[in-house]
Amino acid sequence: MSVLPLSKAVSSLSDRLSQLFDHSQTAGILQLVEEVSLPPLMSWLAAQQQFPKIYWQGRDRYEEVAGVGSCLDLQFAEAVDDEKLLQFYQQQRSLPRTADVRFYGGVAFDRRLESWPEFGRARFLVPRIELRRCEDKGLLIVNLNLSAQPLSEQISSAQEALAALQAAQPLPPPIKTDVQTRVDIPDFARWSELVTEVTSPNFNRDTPKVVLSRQTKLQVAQTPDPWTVLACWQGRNPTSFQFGFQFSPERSFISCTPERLYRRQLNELVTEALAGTTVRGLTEEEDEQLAQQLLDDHKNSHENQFVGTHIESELRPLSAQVFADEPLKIFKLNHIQHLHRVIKARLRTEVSDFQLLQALHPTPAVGGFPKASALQYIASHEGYTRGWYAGACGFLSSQLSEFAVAIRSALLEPGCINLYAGAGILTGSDPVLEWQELENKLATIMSILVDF
Ligand SMILES: C=C(O[C@H]1C=CC=C(C(=O)O)[C@@H]1O)C(=O)O
Ligand SMILES: [Mg+2]
Repeated sequence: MSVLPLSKAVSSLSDRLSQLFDHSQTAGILQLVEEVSLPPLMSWLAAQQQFPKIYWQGRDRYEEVAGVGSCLDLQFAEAVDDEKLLQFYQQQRSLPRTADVRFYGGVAFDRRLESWPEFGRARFLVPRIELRRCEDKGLLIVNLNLSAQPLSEQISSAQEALAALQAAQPLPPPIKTDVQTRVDIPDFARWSELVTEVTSPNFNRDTPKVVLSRQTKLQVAQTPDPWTVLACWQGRNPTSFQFGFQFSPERSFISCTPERLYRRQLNELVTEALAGTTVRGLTEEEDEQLAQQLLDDHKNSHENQFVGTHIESELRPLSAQVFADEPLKIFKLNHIQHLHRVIKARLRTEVSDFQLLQALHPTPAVGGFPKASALQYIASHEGYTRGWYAGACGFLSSQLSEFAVAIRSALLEPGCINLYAGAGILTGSDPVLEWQELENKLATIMSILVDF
């Protein structure tokens, strides 16, 4: 295949669609692909006027995806139907291996509870049009859902979507947001009460770890463009995952998170325990000292251990082998550093992504331990709806699936930016220091939005 500029590849795909009327495939997703020389994907996405818009860049930076429109959109607004989800997971794994059909989306933090409008408790879609960069190769992909409509109708919709594509425009320089008010839920007084309760011996005996979190609501004169904000965030923390979902012009959820839930390539699984936090030093020497103190600190190691132990025990029944002997390391971000331990497993062949999501999410890095009582406490005490904050976001395909944990994230709405941060609360947690940890976790996004 010769590599075409995007505009030429779009016409070429449109021509191929016109000649497709007698295609033999009658059900499932039919995928047409052109190799292409890609524009910067975030700039391209910002210029598009079709919704939904999605963006994904994995932490390893092997691949980057921007998608618009949808040919299949599975929404679970009122309740997550486990049967339907399971069916859908099994369908996607049995698709022919020649097509790399991906479902992008997410599952809310606690899918038993009401979630945000448009996002729902879970939502996965196959974009109508995808631009994918895999290593140095660029692809323009069009997806047709032959199970939803006859081929001719899918072809017309796809050609309309191709015709409506806009050329990429350079992103404008970020404008500092004019914040009118800031409200924290819970506020510091309530936070202190909650931390005190969770660390009390009585509570702690049954539920030794709860990850408490806070919603910071910024009332703004003008909501910034999510893709411009995400592009800046990506520049500050390039070794994190970056993703965004904008199902309609009104609402978008963006995240620049360091935390991997899992990556599955056929039966090989990589996951991790990322928990325990300190700040970055101003000099290299101070930075290393802080890292060493973090590794030596009892509360922080314990905080990380809850996550690792839980993941291992959840993975064991699903795996032929679990490799959990990697050393505890440091994961450095722009303003903070975390304790980090990689865990790998060879999955049993019949294990689906549905089972993996159920088993691994939410980990004690965002929920707590034991899971059930920590989730119960969060639901009845935090005072706001987490929605997709700390949810599992990513993509599924038959051969490869990857999910990140949606922390370090923001929900942008008309006139309002909601920021989220949580901290693992356990014996040894101090309300003031944990509150400061929340501030440290917001430092990067705050510096992009507000500070100079
Ligand atoms: C829940 C969050 O962070 C988790 C991940 C890394 C470190 C954490 C901690 O040290 O408390 C948290 O468990 C968040 O950033 O909102
Ligand atoms: Mg912590």
